[in-house]
Amino acid sequence: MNYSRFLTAVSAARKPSPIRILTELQQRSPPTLISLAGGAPNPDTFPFHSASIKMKNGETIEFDGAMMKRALQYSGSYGIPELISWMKELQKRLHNPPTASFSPERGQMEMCVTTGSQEGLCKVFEMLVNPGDTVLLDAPTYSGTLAALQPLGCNIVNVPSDQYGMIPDSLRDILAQWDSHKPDSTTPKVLYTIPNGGNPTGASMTLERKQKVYELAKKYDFLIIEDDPYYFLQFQKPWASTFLSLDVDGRVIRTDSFSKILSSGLRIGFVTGPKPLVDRVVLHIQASTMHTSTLTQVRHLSLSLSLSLLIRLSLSFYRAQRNAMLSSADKWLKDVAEWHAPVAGMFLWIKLKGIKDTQQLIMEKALEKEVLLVPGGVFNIHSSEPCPYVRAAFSLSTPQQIDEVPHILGSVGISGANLNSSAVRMSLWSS
Ligand SMILES: Cc1ncc(COP(=O)(O)O)c(CNc2cc3ccccc3n(O)c2=O)c1O
Repeated sequence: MNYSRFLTAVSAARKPSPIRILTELQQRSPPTLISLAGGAPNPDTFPFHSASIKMKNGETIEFDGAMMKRALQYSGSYGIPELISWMKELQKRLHNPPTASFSPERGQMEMCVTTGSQEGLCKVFEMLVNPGDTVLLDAPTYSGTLAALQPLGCNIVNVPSDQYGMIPDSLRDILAQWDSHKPDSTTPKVLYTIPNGGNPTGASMTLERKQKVYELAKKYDFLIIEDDPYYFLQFQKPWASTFLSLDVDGRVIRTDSFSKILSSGLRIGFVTGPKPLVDRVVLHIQASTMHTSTLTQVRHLSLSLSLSLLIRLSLSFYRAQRNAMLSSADKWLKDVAEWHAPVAGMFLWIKLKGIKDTQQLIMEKALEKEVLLVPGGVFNIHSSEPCPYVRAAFSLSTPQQIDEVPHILGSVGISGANLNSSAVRMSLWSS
């Protein structure tokens, strides 16, 4: 792979920060090293001595004095070494990426910790996307992705999709326009997709479709950004093979998140990809945030042993929430709306029949009834275009509250019948 052709001028111009090199050097050196190099504060002056976090399973995570000093100090821009090596082992166990055995220059699997996968996405886009570049994605898509992409002035080309994700034949037909000439500045360099429990559609991509998309990526030489924060929220086994597990070329960049299973407020995400590209993301981190909170990373490391238990608990919760959402939609909306049952994630994508655009219905009529959802237009490339869909997130409200929403949605959408919903006070504007 020729990675340099994918980089923006800004990313190509980034150089390692000398100070950050020293931090990494110091981290790798024996404790006997005497350093007068880093302009880091002396942790003995920090007012925090120790901390303990009581877990719901009765265990307590203790941060003693030495751990506290480390957790409150600057750390390396890739992430703390123990967390990175633990996460690399997890990626190898879950995805068995071919790139794990590559040489660095060939695109060896590398990782870095980011402040949520949102930061990872934003920095990956800023590494790859120049004004005027063509970016392929299946809309409707996550509004946070559009917020990161659209200011870059790229040409976003929508690839049709359905409940099984991006449609490879449609992608093939779109790419055919570049068959007749050599790659030029308009040839797509990047394809972005959310392969599991898509936001907002709840769609999950089949392995067969991923294989076809990957073959097209080889033919037209573009990168695949696999944004997969709902990977751990797949309700049925076996979990789908990922683009990372198919990546024989080193052309997949994967963003992972612990927001949906451990904590969204602690802001931990991961970028996994070919070393020449992840190194560029890290150079950006060096110049922007230096690194994700050390305390957060140390805390996540202490949870790593119980990850499979945490995943099981999250899965059973969200599966029950999904079932409550579906049974309520079946009860109240089956004559006035359409939807597909998600097999992962936390979203139900509802198409209201006979409604051209849901914006006013959601932001006025439903809100008057103290119900909040997201009008589907915000997930489209051109958000001002009418959209008959609405996104319901079944993550935060109780099954009883969830049951009220389709009832109200069905009424305000169709008859506008007055419904006394003073008892209904919920917000489904949730991730
Ligand atoms: C496909 C896809 N990719 C990346 C991210 C970012 O996750 P991170 O790891 O936590 O940074 C997300 C998070 N999605 C949302 C977040 C959110 C936060 C506050 C309020 C509402 C929110 N709604 O509605 C969301 O959909 C996502 O769905």
